[in-house]
Amino acid sequence: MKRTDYINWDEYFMGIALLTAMRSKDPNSQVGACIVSPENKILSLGYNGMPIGCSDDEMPWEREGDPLDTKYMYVCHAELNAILNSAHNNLKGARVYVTLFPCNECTKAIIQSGIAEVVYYGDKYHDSDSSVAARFMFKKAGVKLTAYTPTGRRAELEL
Ligand SMILES: O=c1[nH]c(=O)n([C@H]2C[C@H](O)[C@@H](COP(=O)(O)O)O2)cc1CO
Ligand SMILES: [Zn+2]
Repeated sequence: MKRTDYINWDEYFMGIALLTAMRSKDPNSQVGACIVSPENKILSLGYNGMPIGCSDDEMPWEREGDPLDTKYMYVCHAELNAILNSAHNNLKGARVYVTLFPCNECTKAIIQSGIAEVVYYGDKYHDSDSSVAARFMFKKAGVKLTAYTPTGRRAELEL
């Protein structure tokens, strides 16, 4: 008989998004994204990080101060990285699992790429203008928003 305590698809893909986020060098928010086809095949992964060639050690990770000395001017968001990393895949009808609700800029890229559903875990900036604008665009574009419901299942990996 088959084993029954296997993880379900949502746990699997959100788990991979969470593991991917662990690659982030951001001291405050580590974000992961996992794009999945309607057939449940993984199309792309991404996490928030500095653009290629911009050394993590030479770029600022500050949140405040002169804008040019903060990370916000430079960091590439997890969702954008996942979309850009999937250059050879058609994302029409795909789902994206994100560990944090997308910002308004990533929302534009998600919509334009044809992604049909966003499954999000955290939503700590729910009341920010960025999140309000993101929800507004997702609604207009008919992109489904699904809050991930944690199952309590724990995954321990010896790495
Ligand atoms: O959807 C997102 N995806 C994403 O990758 N990020 C990244 C950008 C920054 O590196 C970090 C946000 O930083 P902070 O929480 O310190 O403001 O998370 C942030 C958001 C939402 O704002
Ligand atoms: Zn973003």
